[in-house]
Amino acid sequence: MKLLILDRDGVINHDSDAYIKSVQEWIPIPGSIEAIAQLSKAGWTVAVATNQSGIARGYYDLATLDAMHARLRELVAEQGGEVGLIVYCPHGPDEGCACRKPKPGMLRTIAEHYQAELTGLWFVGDSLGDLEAAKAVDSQPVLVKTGKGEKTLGKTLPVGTLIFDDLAAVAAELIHN
Ligand SMILES: O=P(O)(O)OC[C@@H](O)[C@H]1O[C@@H](OP(=O)(O)O)[C@@H](O)[C@@H](O)[C@@H]1O
Ligand SMILES: [Mg+2]
Ligand SMILES: [Zn+2]
Repeated sequence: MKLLILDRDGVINHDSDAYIKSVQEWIPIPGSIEAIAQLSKAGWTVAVATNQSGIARGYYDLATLDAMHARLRELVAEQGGEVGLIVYCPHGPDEGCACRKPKPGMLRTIAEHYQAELTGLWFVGDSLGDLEAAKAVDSQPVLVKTGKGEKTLGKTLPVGTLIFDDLAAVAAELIHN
């Protein structure tokens, strides 16, 4: 199946060092909603794997997080597309969970949900942890320059990382090639 996994903050919506704490702060990156809708209409299943330590830190609650994701689904549906499984890690960095990126737990959860292979599966992120999570399960790390992507570019990237300006460019590559 044509399955694509996306990181959320910095890929779909703008990120903030102060975390994205409300639906009002959740603002799509230009072109990202359209990109997801176009991918969906072209037969791709678009899933999301996102660290949300702001839950553990008490910055926002699960109802608020769900409201952000309802907004994402609503915007993509308005463009005729749909969003697949959204998986999040609500834990803090010190909790030792199996799901927080750079651990690949969320990628495994999504692949199992769709009975899809992880090998070569594109995972699009803006942080080094996203790319490392992909590499850990032999998926394809894809870096976008939005969000923290420009800063991540200055770090040592996993071998074979693909680099695109933004999610719209990733969608154009997948749909037209
Ligand atoms: O990019 P994704 O995984 O969708 O979400 C990232 C967010 O959960 C937050 O992750 C935090 O990292 P720490 O969790 O504090 O290390 C910081 O980088 C915040 O700026 C960022 O908003
Ligand atoms: Mg991110
Ligand atoms: Zn977790």
